[in-house]
Amino acid sequence: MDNLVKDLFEVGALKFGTFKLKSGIESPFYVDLRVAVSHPRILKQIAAAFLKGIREHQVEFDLICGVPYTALPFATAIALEGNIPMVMCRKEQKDHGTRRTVEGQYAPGSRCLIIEDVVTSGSSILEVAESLVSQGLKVTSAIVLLDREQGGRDVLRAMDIELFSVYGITGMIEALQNMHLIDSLKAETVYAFLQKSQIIPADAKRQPSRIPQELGSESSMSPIRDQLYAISRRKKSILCVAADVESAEELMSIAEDVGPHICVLKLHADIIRDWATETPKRLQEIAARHDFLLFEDRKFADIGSTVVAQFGSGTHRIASWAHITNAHALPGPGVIDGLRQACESSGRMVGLLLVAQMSSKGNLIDGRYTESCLRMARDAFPFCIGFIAQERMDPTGKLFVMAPGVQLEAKGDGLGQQYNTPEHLLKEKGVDFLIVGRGIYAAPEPWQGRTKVQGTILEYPSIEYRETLF
Ligand SMILES: O=c1ccn([C@@H]2O[C@H](COP(=O)(O)O)[C@@H](O)[C@H]2O)c(=O)[nH]1
Repeated sequence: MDNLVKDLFEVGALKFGTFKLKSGIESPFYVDLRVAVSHPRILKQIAAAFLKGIREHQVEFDLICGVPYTALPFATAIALEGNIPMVMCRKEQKDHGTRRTVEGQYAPGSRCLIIEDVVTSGSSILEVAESLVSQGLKVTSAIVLLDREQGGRDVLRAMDIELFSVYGITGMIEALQNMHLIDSLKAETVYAFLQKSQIIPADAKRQPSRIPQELGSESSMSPIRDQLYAISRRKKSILCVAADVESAEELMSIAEDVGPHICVLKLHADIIRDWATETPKRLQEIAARHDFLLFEDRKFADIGSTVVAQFGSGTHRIASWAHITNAHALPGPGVIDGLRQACESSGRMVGLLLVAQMSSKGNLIDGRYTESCLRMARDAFPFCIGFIAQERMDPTGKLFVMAPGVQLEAKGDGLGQQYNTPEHLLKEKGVDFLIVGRGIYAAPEPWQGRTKVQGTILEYPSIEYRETLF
C-alpha cells in the first residue's frame, strides 16, 4: 500500500503548498488523481487497493458505479480486475436517444457500490446516489481512494450511505513522513488545516450558499433554476419581494418600484380583487423589463388530478404565466406529478418549490416531515428546484431555499408570523434567498425623495453583504 502512496506522490497526484480550492478556501495540500490514467501501472495498483478495501470491509453489493469523471477509469479498472459488473452515471441527462441517466444493464433493486477518487463534503457521491436511486437501484455504500477527512463521511452517513476508504489523508501523511517524502512541518500544517475545516452534518445545513459562484454556471438541468441564479448574479440580489396587496394597480406599482433590485416577485393572485386577463401580461412585461421572475405562492395541497386543474385552469391559469410556484408535500408525490403534468400540457416549464418548513408560530411541520420533503424534492429534481423553508435543506446545495418571515428586526406580526433578521437566516441558517413582504412594502418611514418601497429595499442585503458574513 505504501508503494502506491509513494507512486502517487512521485507522479504529482499529491501536492503540498498553498492551493485555492473551488470553495475559495486555501488548502495546504492538493489531490489530483486524474494523472493516474497516464500510468497504467498505477491504475492497476489503484484497482487492487480498492478491491482489497472492498474485501476487508466485507462490502456487499451487486455492481459498481464510478463518480464522473475521475473515478470512471478507476471503476473500469476495478470491474476488469475483479470481474464485477458496472454501470455508468451521466452528469447530464441526454436530450435524445434513450434519455437514460444510468447506462448499462441492471436489475431494479440491485445494490450499487459507488466508487469515488477523493471525498471532501460527499456531495458528488450524493448526486450520483440520487441518479442511481431514481433508476431503481439501491445505494447504501461508497468507497473512496482518499478521504480528506473533512466530514464527508458524516454527511453521507446522515444520508444513509456508509463510506469506506482505502486511505484517509492522515494515514497517507504518516506514510509519506515515514518514507521521508515530506517533513513534519508539512504534516502539522495539514493536521491544523483539517482541524479548522470540518464539515459536520448539522453544519452542512449552515454552509454558505453555493449560489451564485458554483452552481450557477454548472448545469442546465433546470432552466428556471439557472435563470434565477443568472439574475441573482447579474443584479447581485438575493431578494424576493412578497407583494400581498389587493389591487392590480398596487401590485404593478410595487413591481415597478422593487423591480430593479429583486430576483423574484412573489404574489398571491387570489388576493387581487380585480385580477383580469391582462394582469399576468402586464406583470410579465414588468418582469421582463426589470429582469426578475414571477412566483405564484399558491401552496398547492390536493390530489394530483385536482392540482392539474387548479394549476392550469380557473381564473388565474397560473401555469400559463408563473415562473415558479409551490406546493405542500402533504398529499404525497401525486401533487408534484399533477403540477408537472399541467406544465407539460401548457408547454411552459415552471420551477416548483416544496414548503418544507413554515415561518408561522405553532405550525405542525416537524423534522420527519421536513426530511420527507427533502426526499420528495430530490426525486422530483429538476422539476422541483428548491424549498420554502427556514434553514438550509440540501447539503449538496442543488436544491435552494427561499426563506419567508424576514424583517430587519426579529419580532412577530400579532397573527402568528415570526420574523428573523436577514443576517440570522443567511449566516446561521444558510438560506439562499430572502422573501420580504411587509418589511418592504409596508415599512413605516418613507425615505426622502423616494417612495417607501424604494427606500426600504436598499436596507436589505445584497449578495455582497451576504459574502461579508462568511
Ligand atoms: O412559511 C411561510 C410560507 C409563506 N409565507 C408567505 O411569505 C410572505 C411573507 O410576508 P411578510 O409580509 O414578510 O410577513 C407572505 O406572502 C406569506 O404568505 C410565509 O410568510 N411563511
